[in-house]
Amino acid sequence: MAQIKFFDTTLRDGEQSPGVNLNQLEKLEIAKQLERLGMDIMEAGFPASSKGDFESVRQIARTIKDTSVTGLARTFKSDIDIAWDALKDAEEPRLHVFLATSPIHMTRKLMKTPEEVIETSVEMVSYAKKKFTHVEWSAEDASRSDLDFLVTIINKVIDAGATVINLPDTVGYTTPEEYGRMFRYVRENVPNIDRVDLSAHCHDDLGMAVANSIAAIENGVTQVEGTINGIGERAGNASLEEIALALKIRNDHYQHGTNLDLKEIKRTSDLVSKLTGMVVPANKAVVGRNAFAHESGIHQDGVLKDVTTYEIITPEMVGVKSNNLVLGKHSGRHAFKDKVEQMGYKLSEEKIMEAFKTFKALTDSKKEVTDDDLFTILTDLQTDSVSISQYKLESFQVQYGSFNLPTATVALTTPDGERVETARTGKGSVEALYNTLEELVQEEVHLTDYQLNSVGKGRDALAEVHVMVTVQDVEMSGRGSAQDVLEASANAFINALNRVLVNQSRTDQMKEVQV
Ligand SMILES: CC(=O)SCCNC(=O)CCNC(=O)[C@H](O)C(C)(C)COP(=O)(O)OP(=O)(O)OC[C@H]1O[C@@H](n2cnc3c(N)ncnc32)[C@H](O)[C@@H]1OP(=O)(O)O
Ligand SMILES: CC(C)C(=O)C(=O)O
Ligand SMILES: [Mg+2]
Repeated sequence: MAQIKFFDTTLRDGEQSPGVNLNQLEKLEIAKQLERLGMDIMEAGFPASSKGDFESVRQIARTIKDTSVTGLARTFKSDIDIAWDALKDAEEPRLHVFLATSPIHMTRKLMKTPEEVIETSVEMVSYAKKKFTHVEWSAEDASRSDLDFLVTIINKVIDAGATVINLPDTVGYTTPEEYGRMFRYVRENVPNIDRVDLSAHCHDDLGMAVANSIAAIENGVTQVEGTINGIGERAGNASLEEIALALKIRNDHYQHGTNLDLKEIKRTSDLVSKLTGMVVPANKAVVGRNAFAHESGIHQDGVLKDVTTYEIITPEMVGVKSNNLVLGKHSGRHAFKDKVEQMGYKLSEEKIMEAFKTFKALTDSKKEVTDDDLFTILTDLQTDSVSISQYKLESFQVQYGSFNLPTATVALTTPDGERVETARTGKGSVEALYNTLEELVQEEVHLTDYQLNSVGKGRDALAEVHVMVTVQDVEMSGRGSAQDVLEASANAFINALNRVLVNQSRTDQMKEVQV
């Protein structure tokens, strides 16, 4: 059975989702999980686009060993040089360079003739090939490009040294039949096509990204690109977990395998959702909360008699586990450590003790601590460990009821170590809390988005809040969890603000290095 290579671009195209802004630690955390999932290639960012992206790609390239790490570049020598600096320490340095080939993009955006697009692509691929072992060239908007023009340019970039040819459906316009036909045409008309990997990259504007990717596989591609949970620019990219499961469950039909460890899918999806703040819809295939739930009597009856009557994917296959080791008030360090390890976390003793303390505090107010709760505790612990002075919430109190004006009193420690306290009112309890926090902090902060979700089920589920704030024109996301909605709201606000401080400190450090 031929294996299809999976190319994940959650950290590049996925991060292009409006409102998503991952910091370096969060990107590294996702990268490590993608490696655990068995991804063949991961696109860690676009190094020339910002210092932050450059640093993240460099750190991921230096850390990740079992997944090939790549970065995006425009057809500029300067982009390729910057990408090389970020990627040269990777196990097998790999570049992804792109240029649009459709008439509309060439004439209206690039202002280049088709001949110039060929010349630039060839020149930049051969320039990149002098440095990188693998060079992927993408024909942006390939699905709206002239087929014979594609054949001409692909022949030339292969001769120039490209090792992967990617033909994206950049605007999610194509149909499965058309997209498959494009790959068939290219395979039939480019003599050296078997020397390279042929790759599909689909967007979901018409809801056909996964179907188009599968059509591409049926027509000979050896690599598919996409993101976890299908996040990405506009309506998003193809969901890699859906493609992987389609190949697995219908291998009688498609006869292609993957190198993914499917049991890591749910965990990867949860991590991406948590760190990006992009909540997975309950009915999303493979990873949605309801993907394995049976609600109606006839279905429940069928499942009780024989689970395969209504279940084509078992929850265990994608790592949705039944919680057999219940952690609660009376659990000790050994059971806790065992559980953390079972969940795949490799933490130092010190970190385990830190997590254990948070866990114990939670058991005072919660009968049973679920895997979801633990996941939240452990992820917060791993992504919050930044050693600069930050804001710290000391205490808060909110008074509200049917007849009085909601009033919040908050005490904070500022990054300078000073304790500050004040009270403010608002139309509701959350607004009162945020008005008070905005008043207390030194920066001018504006809340632009607020989302509340519950982690787990039942009355004692954890509340998880995602916010977007702007601080002096910088947009930043933040998240916070707690058993209480107001505490989670305050934590999310402080988290966003601290993330701005961390970013500023990093930029300042870089400026010092440059001077
Ligand atoms: C389909 C995709 O997903 S492509 C990837 C898209 N991702 C991103 O854009 C995220 C990161 N981008 C950025 O941070 C910024 O856009 C930057 C730093 C890359 C560039 O910023 P700016 O220099 O200010 O240019 P801006 O983004 O406004 O315009 C893009 C320019 O690149 C050109 N361009 C677009 N694609 C390419 C390409 N593949 N190779 C070379 N030039 C290109 C455009 O024609 C335009 O050129 P012009 O300035 O001569 O008109
Ligand atoms: C950069 C390219 C591959 C892209 O993301 C697209 O065309 O959608
Ligand atoms: Mg894309």
